[in-house]
Amino acid sequence: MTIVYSLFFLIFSFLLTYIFLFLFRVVLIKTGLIYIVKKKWRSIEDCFHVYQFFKVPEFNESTQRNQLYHKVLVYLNSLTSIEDSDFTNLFTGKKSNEIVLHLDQNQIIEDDFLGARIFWINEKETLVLKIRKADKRRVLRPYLQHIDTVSDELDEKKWELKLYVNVVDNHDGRKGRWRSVPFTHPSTFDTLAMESDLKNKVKSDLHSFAKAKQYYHRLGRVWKRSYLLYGPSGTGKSSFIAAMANFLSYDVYDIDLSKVSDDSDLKFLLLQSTTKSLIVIEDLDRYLSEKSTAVSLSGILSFMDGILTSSCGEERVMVFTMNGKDHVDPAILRPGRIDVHLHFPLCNFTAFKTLANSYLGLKDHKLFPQVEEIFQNGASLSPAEISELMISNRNSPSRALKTVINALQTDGDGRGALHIGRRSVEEIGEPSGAFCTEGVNAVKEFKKLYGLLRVKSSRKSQSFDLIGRQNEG
Ligand SMILES: Nc1ncnc2c1ncn2[C@@H]1O[C@H](COP(=O)(O)OP(=O)(O)OP(=O)(O)O)[C@@H](O)[C@H]1O
Ligand SMILES: [Mg+2]
Repeated sequence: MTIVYSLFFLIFSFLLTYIFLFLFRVVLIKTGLIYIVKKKWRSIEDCFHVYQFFKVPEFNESTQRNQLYHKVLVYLNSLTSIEDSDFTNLFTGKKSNEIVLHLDQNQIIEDDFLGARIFWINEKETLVLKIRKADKRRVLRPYLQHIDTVSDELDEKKWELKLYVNVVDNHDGRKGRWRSVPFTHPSTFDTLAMESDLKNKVKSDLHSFAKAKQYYHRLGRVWKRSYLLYGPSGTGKSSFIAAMANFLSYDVYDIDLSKVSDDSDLKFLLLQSTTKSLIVIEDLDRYLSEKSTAVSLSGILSFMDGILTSSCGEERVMVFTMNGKDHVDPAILRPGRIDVHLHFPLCNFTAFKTLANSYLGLKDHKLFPQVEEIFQNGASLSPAEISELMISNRNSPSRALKTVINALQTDGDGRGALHIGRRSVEEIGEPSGAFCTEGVNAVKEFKKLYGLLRVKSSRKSQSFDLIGRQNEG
């Protein structure tokens, strides 16, 4: 009887302990106390292990950006364990309903690799890797290799591009001269009114450049490609840069030369840029002619040569914009400094039709022949001016077209009625209808003679052409 009784007691106490443990676990999980228990347990465990620490600083001793820092950060932000850190930053992603997580400062994030537990601590401008000494030899190298591969894959489909702008020297000295904001410019090659042939040429040029690492390396050349975009205001140069960045999934570093204090400052800005980026200087001709920058011509030339970038394995596309290149020192334009020259002319009828299709949804319209004739007569506005008129009249396509016609006839803002008749055009030469033609320019010369020209016209017509000078990557 006592045996039965004690057996019953044993089973009962087992059951009770089980129920207690079960309830205790439920309480721990429900209240979140489980995380405190885990933390405490980990610190007890830590007492029985020896750890080694590796620092990955954002900048090296010469304040050059450490590419490994960027890679590790990209990798860490992709880990699911980021959700378990106490503080995490939430951002909207590329798509409007997408939310991405970003590691906050002073947070510890855990990772498992080949059965080893690895910790990362996000300190100010440094990421610290903590690994057990016992695991180090076996795991560290393959782990770093793994980070490199994963971050490269993630970089290919970047969740967010960044626009970096240089700020005036601050109290940090030369460190962190760049400030970044998410780059969300929606422009793509599809949305730009340009000859599709030219767009395809640019796309394949960029594509083959991005794949030409070994080629550049073999030649012992810096892996960079430079574009010059030149043409009047409002012809789509900045939109084109955005389209390039979106196409390549590259961050944009937009250098404001007025905020650069001297040549060496410009060098530092380049050194602090990351690989796979577009380095942009807009309105270079203006800075050079007005001398509104403290940077010298030789400073700009050595910047364009890109010899300062840390290794040949880092790809960069440089883009310079100008209103015209006629008065620019030929040293700037020489092959090797500028690989591809792209001319952005004022609107012609072909470009107009693309804009009408995009902005008004019009493939054809009874007013098109009239518009075509006006273009043939040499009138032109920038795509920016035409698109603005279309946007503000988008509810009535006919009204939009009439407004555009009116603007073209008054040369945009009525500063001189432009009614060049067919005869006078024929005297000068019929425009060919290409994007930028000798004919159109001849008409512009005619208009200029009579003081009617209102935009800074590119005098030499070079058609909307891609001139790959060299380095066909
Ligand atoms: N080729 C084009 N196709 C479609 N839209 C265009 C085109 N060119 C200009 N636009 C529109 O006009 C506006 C101004 O263009 P953008 O800023 O790219 O011109 P820009 O050449 O950089 O001018 P600026 O020399 O004054 O900086 C943009 O909103 C853009 O959408
Ligand atoms: Mg611009």
